[in-house]
Amino acid sequence: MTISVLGSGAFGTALAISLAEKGPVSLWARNPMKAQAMQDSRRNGTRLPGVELPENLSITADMTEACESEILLLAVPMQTLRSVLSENKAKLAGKTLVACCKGIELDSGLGPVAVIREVLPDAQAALLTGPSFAADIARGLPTALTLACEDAEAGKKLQEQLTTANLRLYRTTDTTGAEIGGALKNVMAIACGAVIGAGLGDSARAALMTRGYAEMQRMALASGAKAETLAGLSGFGDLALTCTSDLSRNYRLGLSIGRSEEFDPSITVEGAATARAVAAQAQRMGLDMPVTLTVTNLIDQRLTISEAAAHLLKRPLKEE
Ligand SMILES: NC(=O)C1=CN([C@@H]2O[C@H](COP(=O)(O)OP(=O)(O)OC[C@H]3O[C@@H](n4cnc5c(N)ncnc54)[C@H](OP(=O)(O)O)[C@@H]3O)[C@@H](O)[C@H]2O)C=CC1
Ligand SMILES: O=C(CO)COP(=O)(O)O
Repeated sequence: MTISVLGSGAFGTALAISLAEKGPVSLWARNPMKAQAMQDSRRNGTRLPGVELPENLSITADMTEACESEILLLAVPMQTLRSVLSENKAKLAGKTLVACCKGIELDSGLGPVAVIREVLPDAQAALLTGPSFAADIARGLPTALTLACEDAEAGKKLQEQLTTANLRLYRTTDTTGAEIGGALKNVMAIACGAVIGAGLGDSARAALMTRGYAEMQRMALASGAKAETLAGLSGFGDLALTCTSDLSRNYRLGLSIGRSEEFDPSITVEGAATARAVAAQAQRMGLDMPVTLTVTNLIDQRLTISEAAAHLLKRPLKEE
């Protein structure tokens, strides 16, 4: 069994480092100059500074070489997943493809597993998701994630192949639930960051996390997913991490909105496009998702933070 990681950002590099303890791993970077710089310095100075790359980890900018592996981890931003798959369709056919991205595609409303299935129906599609900062994984700190694969036997095998000493995987066949949890927790993290950034307090954050979780459950159940999946690492677990840590880029975008500060647009923030995709999807499905809708209004500057808070507080009273 050989493994390649496509995408040499923070997460792809961290996963490659962790997996390299079990055997050789290939890390693909789209930019040959960046690949060479990583090869020369044995570091990923731009995306994951301060961590040395182990000997077992080889770096390549050659997609054909990377696709020689049987298992390919796709660690690229959600909105670029389809193009990476489409551009390399022939090389990826029949492989085991494990999406490591969190989000919903803007144009289609699909999650990562569904996008893989649409572009490469003959591939074995899976999703690795859950509470984990790349820096923690790269430093070998204990981490637990969800491995979602509809094919139970393939999922069991993958769970063993991708578990490392400090990276413990739990498995599920509920790919839809895992996709929705991982995508929506980023939206809720933006909301929570905005609340804290604006000085609205920890109680307001707890309210948003809870009502945000209710939205995650609502979307998941309406999409045929299981409530238990949302209560697991990919849902509740990642919501807890991302809504409370300023290591999260989504949370930091929220903080900057709350403080009326600029935010570097080159930083990967999956929750922004995902909020728009989910708000549109919710409207099509007739689902009430006020926190998600409010996040789209904040990031698209249709509401100020105080207008957003007032709007949420004034909604008709209802049963919990
Ligand atoms: N960072 C983290 O702690 C975690 C991240 N994730 C998820 O992992 C995914 C990737 O995030 P992360 O690694 O942090 O992001 P980064 O911003 O660190 O890196 C993104 C990587 O994707 C590459 N990339 C961007 N666009 C394309 C494209 N069109 N084709 C090929 N490669 C492309 C970039 O290449 P280049 O360097 O050349 O720009 C870069 O290597 C996200 O969905 C995120 O939610 C999940 C858990 C933890
Ligand atoms: O997904 C993550 C933690 O589980 C990383 O969060 P950010 O993408 O917000 O940095």
